[in-house]
Amino acid sequence: MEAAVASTGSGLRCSPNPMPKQQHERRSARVGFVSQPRPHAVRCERSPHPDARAYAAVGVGAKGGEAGGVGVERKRLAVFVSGGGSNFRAIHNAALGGEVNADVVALVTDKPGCGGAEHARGNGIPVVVFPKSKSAPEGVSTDELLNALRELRVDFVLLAGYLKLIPVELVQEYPKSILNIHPSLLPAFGGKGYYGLKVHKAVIASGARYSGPTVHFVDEHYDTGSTLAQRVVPVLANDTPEQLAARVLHELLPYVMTELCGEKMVSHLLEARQTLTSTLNSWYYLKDCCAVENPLKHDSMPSISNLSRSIKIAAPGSIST
Ligand SMILES: Nc1nc2c(c(=O)[nH]1)N[C@@H](CN(C=O)c1ccc(C(=O)N[C@@H](CCC(=O)O)C(=O)O)cc1)CN2
Ligand SMILES: NCC(=O)N[C@@H]1O[C@H](COP(=O)([O-])[O-])[C@@H](O)[C@H]1O
Repeated sequence: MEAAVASTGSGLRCSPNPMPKQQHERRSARVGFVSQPRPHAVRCERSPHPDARAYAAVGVGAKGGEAGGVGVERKRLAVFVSGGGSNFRAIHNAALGGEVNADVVALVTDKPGCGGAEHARGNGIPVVVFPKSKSAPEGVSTDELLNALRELRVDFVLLAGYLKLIPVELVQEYPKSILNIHPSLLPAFGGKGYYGLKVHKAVIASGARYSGPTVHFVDEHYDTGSTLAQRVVPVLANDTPEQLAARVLHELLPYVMTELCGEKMVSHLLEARQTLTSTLNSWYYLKDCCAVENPLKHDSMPSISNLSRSIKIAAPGSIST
């Protein structure tokens, strides 16, 4: 039997709820965790210490490893996946390594047996199945999902290879706080039917010479939310979809989250996005094409601190267009 208690690694522990069922149902999330032997009410208990949310105690270290900034509260992320979860693993590793000032406190999936869910279980991250379906009867409803995300005090929702439409209720609950990484330069090759290798097959079939990932805010339609950042990569003459997918790497989402969760960015993000995108493309160009070891130290790069000085800290969800 899988562990009945899953630590989220940030002071929250989700365990079978000791409260009487009817009382529990009124008071807290009813979430069917895949890691439980059967869907039943669970309660996510907060740590007894009110300030359990770790505050980043590190500045941006000389070696650039720490991303927080003294006094910047660590953000709490819920990541949605449907497959192997390569972008999820990249974010999780960046959070564990200190590059992203955040904790992954929940993994949400429509495919409870997928690789992303396995990685979450192996790392003590609660798994929530959404939506309910014939193949996933243990799934939760939209209201139950919202309750679970509130219980876990989620700040940002990241879609990392999630293949279902996010309901408008969730979009409204997390305004400008749901991000998706799409593996093409939107608006090209986006929308219903464009996901996974299908995207790269379409790019190659079109004869396009460039492609790349897009990180964007999520609205109620597929791939139409405001773009935060893009990275351009070449499409080579004999690329297979798999080779192109590998080049459209998984660095962009961790980079954006490093900035979003650190002290460097965050309100008026959309106004700064052009600067961010050009900074990003310069960063990748110098790193990939000029083999510059640390582009952020390169003379031609605008310093991130100059970029960050132009924007102020904002509470999650307060980023306005
Ligand atoms: N409200 C939103 N929900 C989601 C968005 C979004 O921008 N707004 N992005 C997608 C991710 N995505 C592209 O980045 C995407 C995923 C899936 C599809 C798609 O056509 N799905 C199929 C079903 C596939 C399946 O179940 O295997 C479909 O809807 O017919 C398009 C784009 C995540 N959600
Ligand atoms: N439209 C969304 C979309 O196509 N996302 C893409 O699905 C793949 C799933 O990856 P995974 O194996 O890491 O889960 C990833 O390449 C991701 O960019």
